[in-house]
Amino acid sequence: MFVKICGLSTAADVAAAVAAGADAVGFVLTESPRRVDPGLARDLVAAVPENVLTVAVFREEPAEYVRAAVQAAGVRAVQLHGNHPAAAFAELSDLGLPLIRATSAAKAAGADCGDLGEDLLLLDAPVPGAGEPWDWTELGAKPPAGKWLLAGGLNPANVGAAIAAASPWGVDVSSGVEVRRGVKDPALITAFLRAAKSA
Ligand SMILES: O=C(O)c1ccccc1NCC(=O)[C@H](O)[C@H](O)COP(=O)(O)O
Repeated sequence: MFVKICGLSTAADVAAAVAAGADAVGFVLTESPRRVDPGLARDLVAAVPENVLTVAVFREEPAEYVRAAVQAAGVRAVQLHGNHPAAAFAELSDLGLPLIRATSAAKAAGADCGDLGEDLLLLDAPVPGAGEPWDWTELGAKPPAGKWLLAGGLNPANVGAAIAAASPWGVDVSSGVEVRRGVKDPALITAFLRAAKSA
């Protein structure tokens, strides 16, 4: 099970996620209480080992903005939230980085990974980063084909059941490993990794 811990903003967050065995760490470079600027993201990325994917998270900013921020931060993957057309992914393909399409599960019903040229699909709650669960069992009968991440309201207590219900390739969490909005808890990060990896 691939596990991404999102919304990291301190060196301690990064150290906790890496030590606990995260496969990817996310840095929010769009409007959010978890936002970090590309310069801070670059400093945090420098402490992440090569085998852990570093991901910059955006909403619907223009491709030029995304390209500049990604290059300044030095991340190795890009996550776009919202309702992007296939052209948005094509426009960023010259970065040569994995592109993650993050969208509300309700809007992406019947979608498969790669439909819009993405390398990884992330099915989320309607409001990203809000910690709101949705009915993952809806996907039970027809989960997306290909590599896809389940997100939205996951936490150490529910991630095992969510994985059993939806059979994702990986999971992504932010609020569920925080003590309050934007403040990560190393113990929750460790508990989430343990629960997801043993599911
Ligand atoms: O985290 C944010 O504040 C955020 C803001 C704007 C776009 C995306 C954002 N987060 C993206 C994530 O990958 C979250 O981990 C994902 O939506 C799940 O969040 P949560 O329900 O809080 O676990």
